[in-house]
Amino acid sequence: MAAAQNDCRLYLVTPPRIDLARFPDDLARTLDAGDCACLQLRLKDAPPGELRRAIDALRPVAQSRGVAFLLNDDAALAKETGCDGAHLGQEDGDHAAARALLGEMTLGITCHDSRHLAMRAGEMGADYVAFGAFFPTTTKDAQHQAETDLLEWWSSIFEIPCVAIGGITAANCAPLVTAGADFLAVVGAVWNHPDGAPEGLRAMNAAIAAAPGPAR
Ligand SMILES: Cc1ncc(COP(=O)(O)OP(=O)(O)O)c(N)n1
Ligand SMILES: Cc1ncsc1CCOP(=O)(O)O
Ligand SMILES: [Mg+2]
Repeated sequence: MAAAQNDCRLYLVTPPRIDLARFPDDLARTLDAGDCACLQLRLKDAPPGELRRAIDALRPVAQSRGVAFLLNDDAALAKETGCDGAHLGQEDGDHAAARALLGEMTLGITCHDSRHLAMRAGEMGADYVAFGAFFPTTTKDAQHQAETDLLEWWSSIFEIPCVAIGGITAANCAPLVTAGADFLAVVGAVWNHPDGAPEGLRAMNAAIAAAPGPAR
């Protein structure tokens, strides 16, 4: 049986630290290079004022291009500042309260390598569940390692989209697409690409498009 065309899309996460004097232009050039479903602003060490300035500068860059703008870690700030949603980890507060607060806005939940956490997130009303890390990464000290069978299991049973994250590159992403990932979330593959971020985004787009889809 021929492999199905895949519907997987790129989910871009910002670098952990950015220079606001130049990053909005870098981001615009990068998003203009190809397809990207959403951008997550993930500035783990930024003081509150700097985070708000970053949201104000970057949100219009993404949203004006039809790219959903999600904020990491803070649902209340996401709502207050006009983001499209928030991504919360298992330590990032009360998910049910965030769901209620966000209303129609997007809520994504980290589920590591856990079927249990994913089903709980789904029941709670998450718009997507995120699994990882699939490969070694230097972007985060990841404590959990996920395997492709988790994506196969989730996508064969549930309608809620799943995101794969952690060390994903153009060279290693095909099995994740074939296993059923709806989105591939990357930092380094784009922002640390040797030929620049726009080329990194193009390379991820090409690799996703070339990957066989799930055999369903
Ligand atoms: C799409 C996506 N998946 C997982 C994470 C990790 O979230 P979390 O476990 O809360 O860790 P931090 O990102 O907050 O360090 C994510 N941010 N995005
Ligand atoms: C935020 C996060 N959560 C699990 S791994 C990871 C980092 C992903 O970055 P990279 O794509 O550079 O490995
Ligand atoms: Mg978090």
